[in-house]
Amino acid sequence: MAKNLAPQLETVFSARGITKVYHMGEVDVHALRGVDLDLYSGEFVVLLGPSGSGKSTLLNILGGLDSPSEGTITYRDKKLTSFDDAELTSYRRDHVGFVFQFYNLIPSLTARENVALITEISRNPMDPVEALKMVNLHERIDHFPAQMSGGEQQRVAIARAVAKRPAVLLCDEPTGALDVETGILVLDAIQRINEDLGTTTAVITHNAVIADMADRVIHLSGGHITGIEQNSTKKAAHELTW
Ligand SMILES: Nc1ncnc2c1ncn2[C@@H]1O[C@H](COP(=O)(O)OP(=O)(O)OP(=O)(O)O)[C@@H](O)[C@H]1O
Repeated sequence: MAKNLAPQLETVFSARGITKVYHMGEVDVHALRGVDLDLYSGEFVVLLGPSGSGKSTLLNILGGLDSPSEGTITYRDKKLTSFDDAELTSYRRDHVGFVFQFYNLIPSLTARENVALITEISRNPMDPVEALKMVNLHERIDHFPAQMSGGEQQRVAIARAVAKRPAVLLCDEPTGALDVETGILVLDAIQRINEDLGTTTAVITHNAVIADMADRVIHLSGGHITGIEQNSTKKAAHELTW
């Protein structure tokens, strides 16, 4: 069943009039052209849209990796768009977990050590082994990235992202480099974390099938939000196929 996204749910992000223009020499690239979006506590949203529609730009701005050209974003009661660099660094470190298409693990560190890199600088972290258990990798804790499959490495990256108990998990094409079976294991880990920790989760994908897992599906095209659907029922990751 989809979560009840009644208006009384806490608003985690409130973005208004977000534009982003990249200046490339003589050319201006309009990545976002006036985006208004609210994201609610604990929800699972999927961002769908063609290449170049602005999905990554929006996610990077929400995660404090980039800033908009115009517009405002509030995160809970704080105005993210007024943060200075130090405040953005603290925001990212304390509140946001990131998962990217490529896992960015340190090859010379084991799974446990890759996760510990983050828990050592976090305020209220899980034990790295606990985080690796959440993604079903507890038998691989002492393995190096080269000894793991792509899906296993991505699950280490997810464990690393969630070990600091972030309020928000932002995933940019987390299954883009994986086959179906492995991709489903990765999505299952993301879904379990959303449900067990109540982490507000946004997943970018080109794969429309993954939208069936979401509470809400946000469609982007040409730097605009062109539609938002709420799923009345949502599927478990293991029910998906593509
Ligand atoms: N750092 C940058 N410098 C210049 N242009 C950029 C930059 N990042 C993104 N763009 C441009 O902004 C537009 C939106 O890009 P964005 O990566 O947000 O789209 P996307 O929907 O995530 O695409 P994809 O699905 O291919 O990842 C594109 O035209 C892209 O080329």
